[in-house]
Amino acid sequence: MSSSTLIATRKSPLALKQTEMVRARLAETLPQEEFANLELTTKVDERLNWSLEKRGGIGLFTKELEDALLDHRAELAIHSAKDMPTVSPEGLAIAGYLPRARVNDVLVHRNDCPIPQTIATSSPRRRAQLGILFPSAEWTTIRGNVGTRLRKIAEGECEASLLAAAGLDRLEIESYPGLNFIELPVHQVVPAPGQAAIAVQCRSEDFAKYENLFCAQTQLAVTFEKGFLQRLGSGCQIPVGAYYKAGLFRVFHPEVGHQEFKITLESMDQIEPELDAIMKVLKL
Ligand SMILES: NCc1[nH]cc(CCC(=O)O)c1CC(=O)O
Repeated sequence: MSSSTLIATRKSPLALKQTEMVRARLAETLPQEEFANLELTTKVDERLNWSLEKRGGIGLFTKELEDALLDHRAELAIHSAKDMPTVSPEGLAIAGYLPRARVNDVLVHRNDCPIPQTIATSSPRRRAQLGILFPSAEWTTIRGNVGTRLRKIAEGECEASLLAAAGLDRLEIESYPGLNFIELPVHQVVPAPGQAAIAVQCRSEDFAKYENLFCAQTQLAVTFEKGFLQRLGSGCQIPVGAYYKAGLFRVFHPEVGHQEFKITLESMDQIEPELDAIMKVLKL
């Protein structure tokens, strides 16, 4: 009988790369343990014609992996923190996060369209914020993994789209024939809560085994950003950006626009009171 600890992951190149990164961390911190992948296909991977917006988006990428944990088919599951619902399902917990990578979004446009007129994104957050920079742009949608999206833009399905820098970095994509990449500063396009963080999920009863293996700074920041989103009633269709780093919390919300708060987070106990104070100021 195999004694490997199984790690549930999606099969996209980005998901597999992220899982490899977690496994490298686990190999350092739990060297005596053997790990293997349980590679799963989720409904969103199968049905590229599904509109993420109409289906409620968040949760679609994570459900099949969470079911594998709950059914004891896997011990850990790896997700992009950005794709996770704000509240963990009953019985599951987040063991931790890898240190965060580049958090920005990147505008990817065709070289022959420096001021794109049609921009494709399924993300209301990206549309709302980039719409301020490109007020006359028309918006369409795009689906597929990172490589597919780049190909669709290059082939002319749209003139531009947005991608997370973290995804491009992890896939080591620095350029693409016919396309130009522009990193958008976080004060212009505030990243999604949890963007660029890789989350390691486990069953609640195993939490103590894994809890100290990962990045405490990233856990603090992502918990804060997700907590903010949750207070807005989450439904991921509100175009919300939230990003905490080193004493500064940036938010974007359509009713209050871009706002920033000087906050220094040092412990998890600070999260709820700081969020209380922010919600009061923003009157949301
Ligand atoms: N929903 C897709 C998704 N989820 C996480 C990432 C990028 C990696 C990350 O933010 O950690 C992406 C692709 C993208 O937005 O370009």
